[in-house]
Amino acid sequence: MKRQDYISWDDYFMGIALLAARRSKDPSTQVGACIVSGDNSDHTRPNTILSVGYNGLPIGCEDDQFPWGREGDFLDTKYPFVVHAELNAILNAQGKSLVGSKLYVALFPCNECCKAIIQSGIREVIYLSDKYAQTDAVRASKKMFEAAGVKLTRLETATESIELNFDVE
Ligand SMILES: O=c1[nH]c(=O)n([C@H]2C[C@H](O)[C@@H](COP(=O)(O)O)O2)cc1CO
Ligand SMILES: [Zn+2]
Repeated sequence: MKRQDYISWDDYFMGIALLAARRSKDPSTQVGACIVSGDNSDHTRPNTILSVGYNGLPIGCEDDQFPWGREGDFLDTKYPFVVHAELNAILNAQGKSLVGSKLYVALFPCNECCKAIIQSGIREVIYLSDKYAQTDAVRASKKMFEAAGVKLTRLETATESIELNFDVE
């Protein structure tokens, strides 16, 4: 009989997004995103990972030479410099078509990422947390996603954590 406690596709792709987030140097919020090829409901095509990203500085910008704080003068904070996880995942695809794909991300996308998501042809966003729902950024984001017909799905899963063991015999 086959194993029963294997993880679902949704948990697998969200797990990849969460693992990518562990690469982030941001001391307060680590976000990861995983873009997956579109609908395989007819089971004729595999689900494949098209791209992965996390919130971090652009290439060549050294993590130790830029600020990671949240407060103070704009230029003394991380905000002007950090590439959001979702945008990084889109850019890491290096121009590969993302039309019809899905994006797994722990945190609901901001309005800037939303625009890039819509324009790249991603058709569904699957997220875990919407902790910034009351912000104007997320309100604007939802307005655009709705207008563009991008499906928004909060991941319902019984999984609380997935452990990875490197101590393989
Ligand atoms: O959608 C997002 N994606 C994303 O990668 N981020 C990143 C940018 C920052 O590095 C961090 C947010 O920092 P903070 O929660 O301290 O304001 O998360 C933030 C958002 C906000 O919605
Ligand atoms: Zn964003």
